[in-house]
Amino acid sequence: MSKVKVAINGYGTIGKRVADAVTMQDDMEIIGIAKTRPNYEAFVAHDKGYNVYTLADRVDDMKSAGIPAAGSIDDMIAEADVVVDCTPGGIGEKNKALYEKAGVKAIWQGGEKHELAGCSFNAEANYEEALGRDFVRVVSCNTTGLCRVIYPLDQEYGVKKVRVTLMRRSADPNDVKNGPINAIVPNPIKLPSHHGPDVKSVIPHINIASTAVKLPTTLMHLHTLNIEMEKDCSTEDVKALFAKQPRIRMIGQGIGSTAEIMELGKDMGRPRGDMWENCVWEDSVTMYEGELYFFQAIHQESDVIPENVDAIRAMTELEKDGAKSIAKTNKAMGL
Ligand SMILES: NC(=O)C1=CN([C@@H]2O[C@H](COP(=O)(O)OP(=O)(O)OC[C@H]3O[C@@H](n4cnc5c(N)ncnc54)[C@H](O)[C@@H]3O)[C@@H](O)[C@H]2O)C=CC1
Ligand SMILES: O=C(OP(=O)(O)O)[C@H](O)COP(=O)(O)O
Repeated sequence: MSKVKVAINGYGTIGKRVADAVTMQDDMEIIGIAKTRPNYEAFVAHDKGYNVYTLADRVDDMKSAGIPAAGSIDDMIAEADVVVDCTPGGIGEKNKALYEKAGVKAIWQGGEKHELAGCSFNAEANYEEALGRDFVRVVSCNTTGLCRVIYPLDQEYGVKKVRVTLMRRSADPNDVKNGPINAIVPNPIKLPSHHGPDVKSVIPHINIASTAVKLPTTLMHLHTLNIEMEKDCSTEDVKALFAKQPRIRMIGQGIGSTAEIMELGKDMGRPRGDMWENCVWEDSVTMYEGELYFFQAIHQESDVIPENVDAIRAMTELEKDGAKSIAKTNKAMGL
């Protein structure tokens, strides 16, 4: 069977990781990546063997910088079955007309609005909803992390109400433009933050209120969750349920911070030290007066990567069963 042809439009934090994760799968392949400038990431992409495409008026700039550009973004899209749009939030929206004109399927990321794709995706929660669809949005890193814990709790015990406070890393490690570097910023000040409504775009019946602040850290986000459930359960029940989930890692062994989780990822030999799973502190899982409390850390640069692979599989109907796609993606990535 021929492999599904995937193009990456926007080769930054998310795009370069999706490209590598797709390359690890046996049922899909990267036919090209698009970069706007011939910077170090473009050179690495070229050295890895990816065909590098660029904006139509920059093909010559790319060539004169030493990267033999394969053509324009339009040329790349014409070759693809699915485009994974990993351009910065708000830019992807402008590309929709391009994808419609080319008759190509497209995936956007969490920086775009739900309405753009009409289907917001998390592999565990609603894989089936994306089957055969032309347009899908993989929800943001924090929303992905929330869906991964809320969905199994809802399936097992019925979620009555979720309250979550997100402590967000303010910028990615390579991001020299954004801050804060010496402040804690309520973001947004007007509540709720987008994360609660975004969870509802994937699992509509969940009652959830979210608030978020940005902290001067680049490594990971950290969530404090408080969940009321319909049915009684114990701390041990919840720990056992989380331990069974394919994209939740229970954290212990002396790990007391996001810094040590990132060190664990490097020690495990993960590509770029990535931590694709939600990291739930086992000792934090507590039932108190009938309500569940716990802490989890989310690696913003990488947790949505396996979800993008599963979204490709669902949209192209390479696999109709979400659990099978998750298992296949995880195995190929070493998760
Ligand atoms: N970085 C993160 O923590 C996460 C980001 N996301 C979402 O993923 C999307 C991408 O974010 P990042 O990878 O962080 O951004 P980024 O800024 O690291 O990468 C975006 C890339 O797109 C390129 N680009 C800009 N305009 C372009 C255009 N018109 N055509 C082609 N390429 C263009 C940029 O040069 C850059 O290489 C956003 O929607 C964001 O909200 C989702 C989860 C986590
Ligand atoms: O999707 C993310 O965060 P979010 O779930 O808080 O929107 C990524 O960390 C990107 O967030 P940013 O818009 O703060 O760069």
